[in-house]
Amino acid sequence: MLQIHGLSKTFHSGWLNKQSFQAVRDVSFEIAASETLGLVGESGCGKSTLSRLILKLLPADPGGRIVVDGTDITAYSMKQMRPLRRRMQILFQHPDSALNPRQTILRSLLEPIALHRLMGREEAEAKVLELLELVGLHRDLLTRFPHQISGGQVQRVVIARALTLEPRLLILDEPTSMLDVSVQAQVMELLQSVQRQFDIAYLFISHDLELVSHACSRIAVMHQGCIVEHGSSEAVMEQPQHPYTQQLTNAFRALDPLSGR
Ligand SMILES: Nc1ncnc2c1ncn2[C@@H]1O[C@H](COP(=O)(O)OP(=O)(O)OP(=O)(O)O)[C@@H](O)[C@H]1O
Repeated sequence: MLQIHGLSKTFHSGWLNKQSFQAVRDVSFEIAASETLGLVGESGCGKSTLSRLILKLLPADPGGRIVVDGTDITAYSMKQMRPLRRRMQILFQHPDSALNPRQTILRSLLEPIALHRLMGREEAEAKVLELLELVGLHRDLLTRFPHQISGGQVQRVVIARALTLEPRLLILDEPTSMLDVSVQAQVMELLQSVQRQFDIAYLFISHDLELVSHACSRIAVMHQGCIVEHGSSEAVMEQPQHPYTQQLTNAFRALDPLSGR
């Protein structure tokens, strides 16, 4: 579904004393439909910059390529990207800021459908009700505002909102890190069932190697802007090759000596 080849991003700063910093270096990977690729790395390693490059919210350095469903979109203009925006979306770690606090849940759910002029009001309301049920929420929530529902419920609304646009790729940027552990598990389960039902590719971004190893079939480890290791979750967890990955798995084993890995 998504292939990226040799993506890099250099930030330039300073006026007289010009400086440059390469936040993403020559990153390549692919994600098939219905597949979850985990992207693991510490804060500042370039994960968010990479997701902004993939969504073309930030221009990449010349030379890299982004291919979506077989079409090279690297040189796409903002206008050409417009129809693709609904197909490639990002879910953030702060569910509170994902919804407009002054809008009811119903309005938040109808808004993307109206913006993309996908269907009329009646059909849109029926779709919203269908998706609300799918994410396990009661229709009573529709008249409430984001601060009147729990963090887990907000994240479910955010997932339903993304689904209104029938995405092909969802970038999940630490989607559960602000939630309690039990709610985290429920949201992860929901994401997995939604993926199976709609064949969505996920790029699951997290600093939590354990969570990623459970949720993803493959893991890419990012360090200082580079993918230093990439393989099946089992291979990365059991036989980490790069010293940085070994450091991560050792830390994980120290926290959970009974993990058996
Ligand atoms: N617009 C910018 N100008 C200059 N440097 C930037 C810019 N955006 C990000 N950076 C730098 O690029 C590096 C990677 O940042 P990025 O936000 O992608 O990391 P991250 O892995 O997503 O971190 P976190 O998990 O904390 O969000 C950091 O050193 C950051 O300071």
